Amino acid sequence: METRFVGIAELAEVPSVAVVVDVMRAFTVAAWAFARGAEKIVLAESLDDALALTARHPEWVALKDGPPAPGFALVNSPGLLRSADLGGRTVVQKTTAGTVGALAVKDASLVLCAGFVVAEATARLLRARGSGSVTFVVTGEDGRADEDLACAQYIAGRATGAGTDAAGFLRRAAASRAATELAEGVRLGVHPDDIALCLEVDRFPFAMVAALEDSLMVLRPYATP
Ligand SMILES: O=C(O)[C@H](CS(=O)(=O)O)OP(=O)(O)O
Ligand SMILES: [Mg+2]
Repeated sequence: METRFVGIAELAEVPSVAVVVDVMRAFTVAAWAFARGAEKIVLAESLDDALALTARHPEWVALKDGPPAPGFALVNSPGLLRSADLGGRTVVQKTTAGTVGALAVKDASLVLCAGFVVAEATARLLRARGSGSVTFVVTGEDGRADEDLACAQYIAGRATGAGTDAAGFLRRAAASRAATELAEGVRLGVHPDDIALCLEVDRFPFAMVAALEDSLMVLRPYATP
């Protein structure tokens, strides 16, 4: 398996297989939303689009990063989301990095969204598919966010069958700028457990696949065999 690691702005062409990584916090949050019963997550292009979607579908629930805001019942925090009852709900998610990265590769033939919490399930799906070439989209900090790069490299190692140990990758993520900013209160809409929840390797058994459905980019859990 050939792997490359790129930032969103470096995506010159449509990849065949893309793994979009956002550890802190979009795709940790997405995984928790599915664990709390969400049926699907619509990845919104903008905050206005998210509000327009929930206006058109009042039963859907909107989620954004940063502080709580009118029209957005949920924030981008696994610690806050883990007690939400989302049974059968459709979540509309808009964040600074993760959702932007997934939308940037919406024409790829396979788009997986990932963090440490779904690492092995993601790697298993890549192994099962036998993908020749995989592009890892490192969503944070113009491709330099070390929590995302470390997670991408960890998943790549597991996907290629190298018996990768998680400890060093988790140490890098724990020392990343994002983790520091979450801990110091620079980022808003934060629960004290967010960093620990973002660093739980294989917390969930499913991968997360995003695909276009009626022109919307929709993320769903995918049970890997
Ligand atoms: O919510 C997050 O952690 C970030 C936004 S910010 O850096 O906290 O403002 O968004 P994400 O797209 O999940 O990286
Ligand atoms: Mg992030």
